[in-house]
Amino acid sequence: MSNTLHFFTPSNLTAPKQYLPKASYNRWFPVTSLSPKLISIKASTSADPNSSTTSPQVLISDNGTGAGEILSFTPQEYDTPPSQSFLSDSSSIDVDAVTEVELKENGFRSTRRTKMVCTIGPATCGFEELEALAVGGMNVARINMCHGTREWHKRVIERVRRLNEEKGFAVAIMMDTEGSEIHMGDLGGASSAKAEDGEIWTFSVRAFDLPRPERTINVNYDGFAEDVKVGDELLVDGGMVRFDVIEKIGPDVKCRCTDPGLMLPRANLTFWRDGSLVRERNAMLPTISSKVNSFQKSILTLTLEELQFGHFFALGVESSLINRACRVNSDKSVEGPMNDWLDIDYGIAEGVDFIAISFVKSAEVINHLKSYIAARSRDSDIAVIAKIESIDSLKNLEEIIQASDGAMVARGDLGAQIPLEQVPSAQQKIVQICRQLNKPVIVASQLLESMIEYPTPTRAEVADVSEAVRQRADALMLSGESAMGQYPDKALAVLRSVSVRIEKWWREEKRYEAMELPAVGSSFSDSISEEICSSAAKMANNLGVDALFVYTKTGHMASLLSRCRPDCPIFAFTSTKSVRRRLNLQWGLIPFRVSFSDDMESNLNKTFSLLKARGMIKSGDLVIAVSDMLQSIQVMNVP
Ligand SMILES: Nc1ncnc2c1ncn2[C@@H]1O[C@H](COP(=O)(O)OP(=O)(O)O)[C@@H](O)[C@H]1O
Ligand SMILES: C=C(OP(=O)(O)O)C(=O)O
Ligand SMILES: [K+]
Ligand SMILES: [Mg+2]
Repeated sequence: MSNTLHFFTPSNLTAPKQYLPKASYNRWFPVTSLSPKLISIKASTSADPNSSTTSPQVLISDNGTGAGEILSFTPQEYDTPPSQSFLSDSSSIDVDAVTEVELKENGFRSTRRTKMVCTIGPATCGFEELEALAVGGMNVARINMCHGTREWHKRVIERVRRLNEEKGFAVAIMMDTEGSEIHMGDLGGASSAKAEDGEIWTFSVRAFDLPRPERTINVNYDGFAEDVKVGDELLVDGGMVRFDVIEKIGPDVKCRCTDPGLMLPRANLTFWRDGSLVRERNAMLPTISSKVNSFQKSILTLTLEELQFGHFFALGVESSLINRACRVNSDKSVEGPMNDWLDIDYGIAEGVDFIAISFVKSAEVINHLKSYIAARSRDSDIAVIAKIESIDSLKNLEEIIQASDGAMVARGDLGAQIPLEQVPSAQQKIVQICRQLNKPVIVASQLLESMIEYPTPTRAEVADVSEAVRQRADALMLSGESAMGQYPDKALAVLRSVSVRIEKWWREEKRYEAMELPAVGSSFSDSISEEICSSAAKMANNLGVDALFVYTKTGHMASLLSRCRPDCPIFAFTSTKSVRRRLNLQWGLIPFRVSFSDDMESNLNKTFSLLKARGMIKSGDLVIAVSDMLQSIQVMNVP
């Protein structure tokens, strides 16, 4: 039996207020009368006990919460031949075997809502390691262009793609730009350098021959020796090691170590004068007007904002010329902002799902990047994530987030730019604004930092993860823990179990404070979609339904539902692989790829049958369905 709430609206309606549609509460089709013959399920999708395909196996622990948790799950155990399970034809559904097992074994309610982003580095770049992360619940693989070569990153991208193709995962790829911060060189291949109290070190913009001279650090920014002053304090990695600037000799800056410690390759550098941060180098560089005449020579020192497509377009300089000018230089001599543009071109060419922009200062740079991407890749939909990690980004927070497709609370650099005790409130504010503006938000950096070295987290780290989950951020991110730590899988397992536990606890306690969700769309049709989603989410909570179903072509309706943070999971059905991957970053969404039509009756029929055949739903489950084709809310039991 199904009940439907329909909102009949002309599709191109532009909204005089008195034209509000009358909601009519109709009885819709009785689902039980639908003929199962309508759907042809692929033979391979049926649960055939005699099939040679191994059925997925997991070790389940009842961790005292009633919600079983997947403890271990090896690739061999869930393996299914690609030719059988993940064909993208009209009669199949794309879902990875891990999600499938989770739904089957643990039920809808205990699925994890908070998504997980893993930075891929030397510890996790192999196919098997990537697969282990995907099995462990990685939703997005992040590659940081600050490290490694483009060839190295390309191999990672190819492996993630293969994983998706062969195993049915929808792991999205996020490319993170290097950004314009000042950082040290790569230490000539050494894994770290130790500075002792009172030692004199040289920070220099000169290039050195290998081996690196003793107590010498290369700096990536040519203007460094000019900008820094004797008496400034130099912080490595936001204060992990501190120096006082004692002397400047041409390109060399002599510094005395005041807080000893380990310096890691390409660690970030900030300098402070009279207790305040000296602004990052963007602020110190000449503007484009003074640079454009000596274009070829000067382009390497322009900032990301100065290099915006719009500026060059207006100046009649094509981006291909920018590229040519840069490629004259070998890859690694091109630093900072220019590298960002080459990386952005690379990301577009590789078809990554997200580009995260480091050290965003204004909405303008995001807008330009978005038009650049749109002009360069007409049919791709790369989402742009603004990393909030500078004082300027905090000043222009709302407009930056509004212009972006999502944001990252990049606490590493943020904590080097504002007092540490201000980072938690900044995080809370960023998460809240993102939710209000309907943009996914990632909380990043040092979540489980100690797990780089140890197999178990500190209590304080668990509390930090819990807080981000409680704030209902869309996603949590691992950095060094997964890139170069000793326990990437264990770190991911901690994120997973803490997320599931905290989500469940807060749901049961019904302690989530109501958040006012302002209208985000501009058209009347948008407003209807928003109202439908918030009503559907509310109904789902009040009726205690098992799942929300959303049929969405662009992913927009799914994101509107996710924004409401309902108690039940959201099954998001979409017809393209790229939208499915993109939705994988958003809170509470379980994205499936399935082809569907404008006819909701047949869509529901088809998905019920496909999901039932795979054991992911069963007769009697209570579902609320919405779609962006037909503005309606349907409540029904699975036949
Ligand atoms: N592609 C890579 N190649 C080598 N090392 C990497 C790579 N990506 C990340 N790492 C290592 O993991 C650490 C943490 O990654 P991340 O947080 O992304 O970078 P950062 O420390 O520069 O902010 C880096 O400092 C670096 O040591
Ligand atoms: C995520 C961050 O950026 P990156 O790792 O690129 O420095 C950060 O600063 O917290
Ligand atoms: K970066
Ligand atoms: Mg950063």
